[in-house]
Amino acid sequence: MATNASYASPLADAANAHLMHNSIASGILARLLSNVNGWSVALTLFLSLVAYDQIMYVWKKGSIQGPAMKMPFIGPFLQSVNPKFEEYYAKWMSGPLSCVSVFHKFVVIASTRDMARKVFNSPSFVKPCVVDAAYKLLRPNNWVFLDGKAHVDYRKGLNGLFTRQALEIYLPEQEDVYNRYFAKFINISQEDNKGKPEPFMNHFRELQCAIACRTFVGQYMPDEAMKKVSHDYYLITAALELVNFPIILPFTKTWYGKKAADMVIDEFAKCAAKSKVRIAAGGKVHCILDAWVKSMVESEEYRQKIAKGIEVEKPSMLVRNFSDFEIAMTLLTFLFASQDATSSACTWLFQIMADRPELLDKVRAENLAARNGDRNVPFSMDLLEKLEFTRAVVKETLRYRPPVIMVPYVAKKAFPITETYTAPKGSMVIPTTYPALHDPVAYPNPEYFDPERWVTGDAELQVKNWLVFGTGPHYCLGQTYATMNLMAMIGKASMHMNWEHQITPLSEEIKVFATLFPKDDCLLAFSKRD
Ligand code: HEM
Repeated sequence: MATNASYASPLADAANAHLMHNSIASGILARLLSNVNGWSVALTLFLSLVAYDQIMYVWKKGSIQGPAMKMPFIGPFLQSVNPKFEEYYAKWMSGPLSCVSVFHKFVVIASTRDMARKVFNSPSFVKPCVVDAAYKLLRPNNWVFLDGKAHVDYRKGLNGLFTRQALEIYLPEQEDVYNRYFAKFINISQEDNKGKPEPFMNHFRELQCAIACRTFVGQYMPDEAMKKVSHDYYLITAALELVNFPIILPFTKTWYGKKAADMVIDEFAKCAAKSKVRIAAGGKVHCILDAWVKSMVESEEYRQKIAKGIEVEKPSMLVRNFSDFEIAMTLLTFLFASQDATSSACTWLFQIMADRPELLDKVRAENLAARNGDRNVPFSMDLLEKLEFTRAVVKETLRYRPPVIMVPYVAKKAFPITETYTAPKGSMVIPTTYPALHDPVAYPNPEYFDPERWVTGDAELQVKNWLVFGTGPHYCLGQTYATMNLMAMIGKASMHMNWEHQITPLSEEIKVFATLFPKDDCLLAFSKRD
C-alpha cells in the first residue's frame, strides 16, 4: 500500500532530519573551515588569552588602586627590571592598598603603616616569599621558607647565635676587618686617586660582605674565597628582581645568580666541615658557625647522657645535628638577609656624616669619651652600649633611608586585608616600610635628618612605625647585630679617618638596587686622621 509504503516512523523522520541538519552544518563548517588557517586559530587563541588575562586582572584588582587595564601578559615587567624609587613612591601614595600584575603574578602593595603591619602580623594568611627567583637561588627547602611552627622551632635554634653574649664574641673578627678595610680605603683615596673622590658604594659592599663572612664563618674562609663571594654576590642581588622571567634561561641574570649562589653554598659547606673538626677538638668559638656547631656538639652530648640515664643540665640551646649543606644553606640566608641591607646603611651613613660635619664631630667626641681618650681601645659590648648619640645617628639613618623598603609575602589563602578587599590566594602581598618611617605624625619633619629625635624627642616611642626590621614572626633575626655593627663601624671610622663627600645633584636621589643607595654611588675620599 502506497500510504503504508510511504509510512515512516517518527524516529525515522527524526533521523532523517538530523541527517539533513548534519549535512547543512557540515556545509557551513566546510565553508568556514575553508577560510580558517593556522594564523586565524592562533589569533583567536591569543585574543582569548588576552581577554582572560585582563578579566582576571580586573577581578583580582577589585576596589583597590591600580591601572584600569594591564599590558597583556607581561604587565609592567620592563619597569620592574629597572625599578625607580619615584615609581614605587607614587604607588605607595596612590592608596593604602594598590596593585600591579606582572606575568602571572598579581601583586598587592600595602603602603600605610597599619596596612603593612596587618600583613606582617597575619601569619595564618601569608608567609614570606622573598621574590620568585629566591626559591631557586636559596633552594625551596631553605629554612626561611618554613612556615608556622616549623619556622618558630627552627628560629629558636638560631636565636642563641645573636644574643648579647654571642655578639661580643664576634667583635674581634669584625674589628680586624675594619682595620684592614679602613687602611685600604685610605690607600685607594690617597695613593690611587691622589685625594680625588671616587664612588665608594661597591667598596662598601665588599667591606660589608667581609664583615658578614668573618662574623658568620670566621677565618675558615680564605681571603680569596671571600673576595669571590663578595664579587659574585652582586650577581645574586642582580638576579633578585621583584618579578623574574619564570624560567632560568642560560646567560640571564638569574642563571648567573644561581651559579653564584651555588658557589657560596659550596664555600660555606667547606667552612662548616672545618668548624666541626675544630670545635670537636675543643677549639674556641670565634664566629656564628662555631657557636652553632658548639651547640650541636653540646646538644648531642646531652642527648647521649640522657639516653644513658645520666642527669645533666639541659643546654640553653638544644638543637639537632645539621649537615654541612644544611648549615651552608642557612648561612647563605644570613648573607642574603644582611649583605644588601647593611651595604645600603653603610653607604648612607658615611655620606650623611660627611655632609653634616657637626654631627660627625659629636659622634667623634662621644666615641673618644667612651674609650677614655684612647682611640685604640678595641670594641666591646660595654663600649658600644655607652654610645647613645652614635646609636641615634644609626637609627636615624635607618629611618631616613630604610634599606629594606618592601618585604614580599604570599597569600596562602584568600586574605581579607580590609572589610572591602580580599587578596586572592596565591597573590604576592607586599608590606612597605618607607611610608611608616616617613610619617610626619610619628616623626615630625620626616625629610629632615635629625638624630636628636631619638635622644630628646619621642622617636623611641613610635614603635608601631619602626618597621625598619619588619615585625611579627619573621622580624629581622640580625637586628641587634646589624645596629651594633653599624655603630661600631662609624664610631671606629670617626676615630681613625676623615672623609670628604663630593656632593652631586644625584647624591640625595635614591636608586633601588634591592635596597636604597645614592644615585651617584657616593663619591668619597678618605684620609688618615692623626
Ligand atoms: C640594616 C640592616 C638590616 C635590615 C634593615 C634588615 C631588615 C630586615 C627585614 C625588613 C626583614 C623582614 C622582616 C619581616 O618579614 O617581618 C628581615 C628579615 C631577616 N633578617 Fe634582616 N635586616 C638587616 C640585617 C640583617 C643581618 C645583618 C642579618 C644577619 C643574620 C639579618 C638576618 C635576617 C633574617 C635571617 C631574616 C628572616 C627572619 C625570618 O624569616 O624569621 N638581617 N631583615
